[in-house]
Amino acid sequence: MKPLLIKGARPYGEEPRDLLLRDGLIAEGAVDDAEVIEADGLIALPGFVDLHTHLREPGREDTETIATGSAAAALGGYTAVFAMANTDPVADNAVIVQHVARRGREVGLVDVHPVGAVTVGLKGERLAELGTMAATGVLMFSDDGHCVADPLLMRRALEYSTALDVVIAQHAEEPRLTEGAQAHEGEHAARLGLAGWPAAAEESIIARDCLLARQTGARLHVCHVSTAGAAELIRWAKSQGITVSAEVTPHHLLLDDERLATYDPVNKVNPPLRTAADAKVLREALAEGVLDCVATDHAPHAQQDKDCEWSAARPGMLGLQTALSVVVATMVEPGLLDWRGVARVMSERPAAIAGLTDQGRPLEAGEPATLTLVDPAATWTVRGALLASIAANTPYEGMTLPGRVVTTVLNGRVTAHEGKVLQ
Ligand SMILES: NC(=O)N[C@@H](CC(=O)O)C(=O)O
Ligand SMILES: [Zn+2]
Ligand SMILES: [Zn+2]
Repeated sequence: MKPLLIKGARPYGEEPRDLLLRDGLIAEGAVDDAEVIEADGLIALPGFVDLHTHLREPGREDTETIATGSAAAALGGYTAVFAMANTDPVADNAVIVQHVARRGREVGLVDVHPVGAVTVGLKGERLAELGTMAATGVLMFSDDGHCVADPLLMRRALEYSTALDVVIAQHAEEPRLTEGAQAHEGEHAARLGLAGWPAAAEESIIARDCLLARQTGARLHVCHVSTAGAAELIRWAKSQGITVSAEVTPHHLLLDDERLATYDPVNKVNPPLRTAADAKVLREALAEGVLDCVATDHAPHAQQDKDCEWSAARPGMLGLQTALSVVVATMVEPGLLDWRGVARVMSERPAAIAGLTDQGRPLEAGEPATLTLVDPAATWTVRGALLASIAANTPYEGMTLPGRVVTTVLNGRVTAHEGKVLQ
């Protein structure tokens, strides 16, 4: 691999500096034979880490594969993704998680870390073999798509996780409170006659799980926090020294339940789009560090599962290729985060939460050459059909968003450049 010289990029948005990438690392000094990337005006950030991606392989390769999802990730500036376990078959055993990891390595565009299921078949009845999966290198477990609702089972999972030194990521949804739920319980859902998904269904599980994390000393991670009340609970738990971390999705930062008026199921997601007041609190909580990081919850769905009646549509939205731009629109442009802050929420914190040691590193000599170049001045218009995912269910269709990922580099190798993936 030829050395690569990135000329004039601004690390973390600060003073321009040349970055020499050699043998997979950021290096000192200069060389004659380097390939040059002119990066005048571009911001250099550590490669993004997504703790919450649905790659749909095995089982729904008609909507996304590890190859197409990895391409979307690289184009979105990501260098590592955590692939959720709600595949078919479920990633609840060593064979499936090893398959996902191996396929990710073959594709080679991002580090694909399989998430193991907490319970067998995501059924919430008995624990999966967490130890066997952890022994293959699984760092995070989640029944995402489903909540581990049984408090005793959740307690046991947290207890095991401490011995294995892994994270348990919870999709917080009390199932009895969301039976038949279609949208955030509030004014807009009521007007359309859609069954409500109350904030309390999310918040009651988060409160319970924080108490269980205190009891067990485990590392609890809360997926896709969507309400103001949930952010307040996490603030409280952290103030008590409870080892809890939390993510927020780009769509919960930008969008709200006024979108229900469109009656377009592209806006259907779990947890649902909440109120504009919730979104504002989430942005502030992310800026403050109460919410640790942004995670996409990239959830591809087939056209027939979205072009149908609201109640029949599947929940979920694409996110990998639009995340950075939504963060720029909601956090950077309003002055809530600077580029150091973007590095924190997109890369450093998620890497630390999962326990990755080769991602989210400082842009300094001797560190892995794993980084993303962003053009802060560029804008682009989202077209679902042009995204690398097989599915096209983006809620940002036709929107012009600020900030564009120009180049992604993983261990010194360019994985995406100017909108094209390189293998
Ligand atoms: N977020 C969603 O609405 N859907 C996710 C599951 C999940 O994250 O709960 C999916 O797998 O489609
Ligand atoms: Zn979920
Ligand atoms: Zn999810």
